[in-house]
Amino acid sequence: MIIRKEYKFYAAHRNEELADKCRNLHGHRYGVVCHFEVERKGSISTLFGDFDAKVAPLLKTQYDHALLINIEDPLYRTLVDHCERTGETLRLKRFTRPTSVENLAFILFGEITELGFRLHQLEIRETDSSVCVYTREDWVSDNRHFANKDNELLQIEAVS
Ligand SMILES: Nc1nc2c(c(=O)[nH]1)N=C([C@H](O)[C@H](O)COP(=O)(O)OP(=O)(O)OP(=O)(O)O)CN2
Repeated sequence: MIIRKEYKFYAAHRNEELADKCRNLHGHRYGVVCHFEVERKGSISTLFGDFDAKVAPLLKTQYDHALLINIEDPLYRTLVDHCERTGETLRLKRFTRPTSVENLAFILFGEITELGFRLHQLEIRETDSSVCVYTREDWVSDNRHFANKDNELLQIEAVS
């Protein structure tokens, strides 16, 4: 059985890899639709509020009004310097790769799984017309893909 729950957060980001408008810092109202796999326990499965009690604080504290930023993006260093110089604290959600909606889906799928839920699918709406539908199979495949990439990097670092 699937329970679908909808959440949202507002965040800024840019995609430094793309040579178009997405390279500029800009904001989105990200819509997050979680499809949870659940099992019936009597008349209900998992209480709706049990999802909210864990997922909403994750989004509120780490993503809402944050800047999603790749730590490999040169802008990240500038922001860290700014914070060190001024003592200001900025809410930065650090990625280890560009902040595409596909990479956001990969990270969020893992974080929500760590909260103890079994996701079947995650939908992330970035704009009015664009939604990333990210399945458990995508997550398994991305975990393999990124593990291989990280191993490649470690091997390159080891021989250089
Ligand atoms: N596969 C992906 N393509 C794009 C991504 C992405 O994460 N994955 N991201 C962007 C940009 O971040 C952008 O903000 C969204 O771009 P786009 O849909 O082109 O924006 P519009 O203003 O045209 O949105 P509409 O709702 O269609 O007006 C781009 N591509």
